[in-house]
Formats: sequence, structure tokens, C-alpha cells
Amino acid sequence: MGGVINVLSRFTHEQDSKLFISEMKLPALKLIAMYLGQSFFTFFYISMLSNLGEKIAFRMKSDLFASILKQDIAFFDAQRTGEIVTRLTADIQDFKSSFKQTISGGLRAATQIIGCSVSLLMISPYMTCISMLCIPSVIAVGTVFGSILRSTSRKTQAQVEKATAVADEAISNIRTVRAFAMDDQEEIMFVQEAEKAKDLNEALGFGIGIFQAGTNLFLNGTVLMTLYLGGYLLSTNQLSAGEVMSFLISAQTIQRSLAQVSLLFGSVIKGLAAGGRVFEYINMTPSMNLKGGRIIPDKFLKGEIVFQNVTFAYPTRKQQVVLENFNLSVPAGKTVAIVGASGNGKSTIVALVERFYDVDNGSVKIDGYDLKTLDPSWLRRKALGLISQEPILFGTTILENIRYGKPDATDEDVRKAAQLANADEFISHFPNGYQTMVGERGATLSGGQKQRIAIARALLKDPKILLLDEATSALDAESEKVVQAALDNARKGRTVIVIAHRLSTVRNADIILVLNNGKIVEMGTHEHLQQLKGYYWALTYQQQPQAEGG
Ligand SMILES: Nc1ncnc2c1ncn2[C@@H]1O[C@H](COP(=O)(O)OP(=O)(O)OP(=O)(O)O)[C@@H](O)[C@H]1O
Repeated sequence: MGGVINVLSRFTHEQDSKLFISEMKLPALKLIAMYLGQSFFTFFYISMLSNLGEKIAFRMKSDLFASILKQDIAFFDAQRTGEIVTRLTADIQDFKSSFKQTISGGLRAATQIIGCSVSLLMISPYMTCISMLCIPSVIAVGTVFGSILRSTSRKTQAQVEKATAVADEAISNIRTVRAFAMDDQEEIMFVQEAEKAKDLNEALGFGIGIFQAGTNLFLNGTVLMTLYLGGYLLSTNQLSAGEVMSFLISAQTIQRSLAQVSLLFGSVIKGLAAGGRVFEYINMTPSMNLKGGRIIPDKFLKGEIVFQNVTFAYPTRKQQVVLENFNLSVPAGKTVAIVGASGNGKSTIVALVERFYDVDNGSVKIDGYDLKTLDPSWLRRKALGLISQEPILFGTTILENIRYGKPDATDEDVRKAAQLANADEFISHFPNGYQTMVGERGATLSGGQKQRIAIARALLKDPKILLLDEATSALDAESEKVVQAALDNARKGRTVIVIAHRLSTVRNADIILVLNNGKIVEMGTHEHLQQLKGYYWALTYQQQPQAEGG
């Protein structure tokens, strides 16, 4: 730049443009090279930093999601979806932004501080040492303040998480919200939680502001002190005027860099708190692994299920024992129906066969092998087929929803499973057939259609054991008949546990168990239990006329 200005000043009165151009050439080229170099380094530095930030965020996101998927079902009982999603989104975003800002601003400030500190030491070690005396106390105050702000930041993020969870629940259950005209109430709940988050954020901003103001005051104080000390050393001829000037300029550069660091402080606090929350989930180890253990080869798998002295309470409600010394034997290839009043532990039995939870005492065995020794992934992918009351479909095509049961199944396998589930006919009537998109959670299908797709999905893996947890209870009589016919088809050659309230669903079972307070109180065939005129009879009494009539 200086070279160009020199040349320009010489040529202000000269009109010889040729000479002007030739003399300008070298400095201008130097300047262009410098600017190009600077642009290149800016590009290199920004793209490298962005690249690194994105890689770290991607890695954290993948590790976090993988860790979440591995957690025990009890973890999901205790956490709200919105809270988990916040860690995957907002927290990782906060961590990434903080990382980028800290590296870019921090690197610049650190090089300036180191470079200028060296020149300060070279100019006057005495003055430098005096200026640095107060640094330990600043570090101490900064550490204490930092930990207070970090805890506020953690609280703020937890509150943001809560607000997101409220919004998430309202949006995913929008039909229920609308049906109960709770739109205003949900809005109020969200605003209340969001307001708390805003207040905490404001408190955090206030704390960061105080910290930055304090840092600036301290830094300006050091400049004043340097001036005073420099004046003294100048008057006593220990330093020249030039040295005092250089010292001041270097000290001011350090001051500006430190002010920059204090500005970064807020972002670092947020990033650390967000990173801490992400790593908290990443480092969580589930109590049971998803893979590993014994696999029973297909040809030896019979499907006998035995509960032996099982005692179980849900991990989130340890004080309520749902099953106590519970015994149950389901012979291979038989259908066992479990009936009983609501809340008696019927679905819990299914959850334990799926090994969603481990029993507290006793054991659940399949073909004589304790579930804890079997490979859970094999168990769920191959041995068990679960069909529950509310079939959950994914927002993709019917084909992919059924194929979810066995990702390597051919289109023909999918069609066969759909035929077995009485679903092929209605699917073929859709204009796009198996390629029909089902909408979020299968919103564009009827209850009976969704259930039959869920049955096809479960049948595709050809499981030896079928678990039907109130599979037809949400359907009207007409859909129930079709779905029931599909289930009767599906039962052939499999061990089946059916949980149902409807007489029509259970009367054909080989054995019917009546559960009361987690204990089997009656057991036998429909006819036998009818004659007993006990719990079963009482439970099914009201349904009898219709059932007998139908
Ligand atoms: N995830 C869970 N965490 C804590 N407690 C649970 C959980 N699921 C069920 N419970 C409790 O365990 C008990 C048995 O519930 P379960 O769902 O097995 O009953 P059920 O007989 O299937 O009832 P329903 O016929 O109404 O479906 C109930 O008191 C219930 O509140």
C-alpha cells in the first residue's frame, strides 16, 4: 500500500501516463498478490473452520441418535420426545456455533495476546510483570463467575427443552387438542414455559453483561496503570519515549484482544452447557444391550413361552409391583388369551416377552432359554411379531411400511404378507396401490386398514410367536371382523398370546387366563370358564347376547 501511495504522490503533477503505469506496476502487483493471498487465507480459514464445525456436529448428532436408539424403554417412559429432540437439534446447534466463534475469535485473540506479550516483555520486563500481577485474581473471579453462568445456562437450556416438549406434544396430538377445544390452553401452557425460558435467558444475558463490563473496567484500569508507570519510568530515564509508546500500543492491542475474549465468554458458556447435555446422553449406557446373545436356529425354534415366578415393577414406578411371583406357561403352537379388568398387567406380560423391560425376579423363557441369554435383536426381528392396539405406521408408502418387518423382503413377499393379512385387496384398490403414501403415522388410512398393514408387517418376518395386544379393540364391528379373519389366518402354526376384551376375539383360544391384580385367578377354555360363573363369566357376561347372537 505504501509503495502505491509513494508512486501516486510523485505523479500528481506529472502527465506522463506511460511512466506512471510502468512505475505503478510493481507495487500494484505486490498489492494484488497480497490481497489475493489474504482472500485465499480468509477462504481457507472460513471453509476449514466451517468444515470442521460441521464434521463435529454431524459426529455428535450421529453418536447422540445412536445412543438414544439404544436406551432402555424405561428411558423413553421418563423423557418427553420434545426434550430428547431439543438435544439433537438446538443443543448441537449451540455447541457448533460456540465452537466456530470460539476458534475463530479465540485464535485471533490468542495470537495477538501472545505476540504482544512477547514484545511487552522485550520492552520492559519490569512493567510487564507488574501489569500481570493482577491476572491470577482475574482468573479466579472469571472461574467462579463462569461456573455460575454455566449452571444458569444449563437451566436455561433445560427450560427451552420443556417449552419445546409442550409444543411437540400439542402439534403431534393436534386432533385431540382440537377435539377438546384446548388450543387456547395449549397456547397458554407454551407461552408460560417459553416465558420462563426467556427470563432465564435474560438472566444469563445480564450475568454475561456484568462479566464483560467488569472485564472491560479491569482492562481499562491496566491501561491507566501502564500510562502511570510508563510516565514514571520515562521521567526517571529508565525507558525512552519510543519504548513507552510501543509498550502502550502493545498493551492496548492485548486489551482489545482480551475484550474480544470476554465477548466470546458468553458463547463459550452456552456451548459448554449445550455440549455437556449432549454428552450426558451420548455417555449414557443402557442396562440391556440391543444385540448379542444366543440365537435359536429356525428349525429348532418351537415358540414355547414360560414365565417362572416373575416379579416386576416398572422402573419409573418401582413402588407399584405389577406382577408378583407370576407363573404362566404357553405351549408351543397354542393360542393363549389373557383377559382381565383394565390395569391388571396384561400388556405388561407382552412387554416382558418383548424384553422391553427385564424382570426384577424370576425369569421369562422361550423354549427353555432365559430371555436374558437370547439375542434381543434376533428375538424382535425374527422370533416375535407384535401387533398392538394402535398400529404405528411411518410416513412413507404402504410397501415400505410392510417391508419394515423385513427390509430384505421382495415385493412379492410383501404382497403375500398383505394377502395373509387381508390387506392386499384394499391396497390394490388405491390408485397408487402399494406405492400409496400413508401420511404421517398413517393418517390417511382407516383404523382397520392401518391395523391390517401392521399385521402384514408383523407376518412378513414369519415369526414363531405372535403377540396381539388388543389388536382389534379400537375397531368397529365390521373392521373387527375383517381384521379378526386376518388374525385367525395368521395364528396358524404359531404360538399366540392374545390380549383382548372382546369375547369374539378370545373364545377360540386354546386356553383363556383371567388376570386379577397381576395374578391368574381362572384358567381354562371358554366353555369351562363360562360354567365356573366366576371372573370370566362376569367379565364377558355383558357381551354374551351380542356374541352369541352374532
Ligand atoms: N410404562 C409404564 N410405566 C409405569 N407404569 C406402567 C407403565 N405401563 C403400565 N404401567 C402400570 O402398570 C399397571 C399394569 O398396566 P398394563 O398396561 O399391563 O395393564 P393392562 O391390564 O394391559 O390394562 P389395559 O387393559 O387397560 O390395557 C397399571 O397400573 C399401569 O398404570
